[in-house]
Amino acid sequence: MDSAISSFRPSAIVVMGVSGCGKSSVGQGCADALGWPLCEGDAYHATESIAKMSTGIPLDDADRAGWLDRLAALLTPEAATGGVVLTCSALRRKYRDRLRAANPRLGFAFLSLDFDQALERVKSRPGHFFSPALVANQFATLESPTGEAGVLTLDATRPLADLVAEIAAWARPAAPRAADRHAGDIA
Ligand SMILES: Nc1ncnc2c1ncn2[C@@H]1O[C@H](COP(=O)(O)OP(=O)(O)OP(=O)(O)O)[C@@H](O)[C@H]1O
Ligand SMILES: O=C(O)[C@H](O)[C@@H](O)[C@H](O)[C@H](O)CO
Repeated sequence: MDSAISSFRPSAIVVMGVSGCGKSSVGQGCADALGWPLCEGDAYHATESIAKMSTGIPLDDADRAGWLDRLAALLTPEAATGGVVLTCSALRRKYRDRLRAANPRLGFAFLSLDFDQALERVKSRPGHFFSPALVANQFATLESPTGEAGVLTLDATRPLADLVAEIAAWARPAAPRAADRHAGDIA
């Protein structure tokens, strides 16, 4: 983790990336590790949007606008007191900026995966609404967040436990150092 990212401590985390990158799996692990509630972004899509994706029609900016507004409301400092983990594709810069507007201490954990691996994962996952035909569109829409402030980029092929541990360490308030704990005792 580079120093810019390790000095930024998020008060809420969005686990982001294309379909199949591991948002739900990693998000659940982070929520458990941190003791923060998990908000599954897919649960906030309009019914029409789920129907579109199920039939292989990609969402556009208009479809995502109301969804992002609903997600932003979950991330405000008031709503996210004590921390929250949100799973959200957040594919474009302007979608991320919409969420950042709700909470300036928002961190993004970007699970980076290549097309072939994402397609393989989406195809081999039974019972999910998302059509494998849309994976190419996910990559066409993705504007990589790497280099933006408050973004931790991770290789999504790493073991799940490693990914969770790195994200949780980023978000967890640092334990006070022994020297600081006893500072008051040294008059
Ligand atoms: N680090 C990992 N290593 C191996 N397999 C993984 C890893 N993370 C997730 N998977 C597997 O990849 C598949 C997709 O994971 P998951 O459903 O969490 O992704 P997602 O980004 O939430 O997908 P979607 O956005 O389409 O719901 C699942 O079968 C999951 O078990
Ligand atoms: O912005 C989008 O196109 C959507 O959020 C998709 O990414 C899917 O909802 C998700 O990946 C499937 O779970």
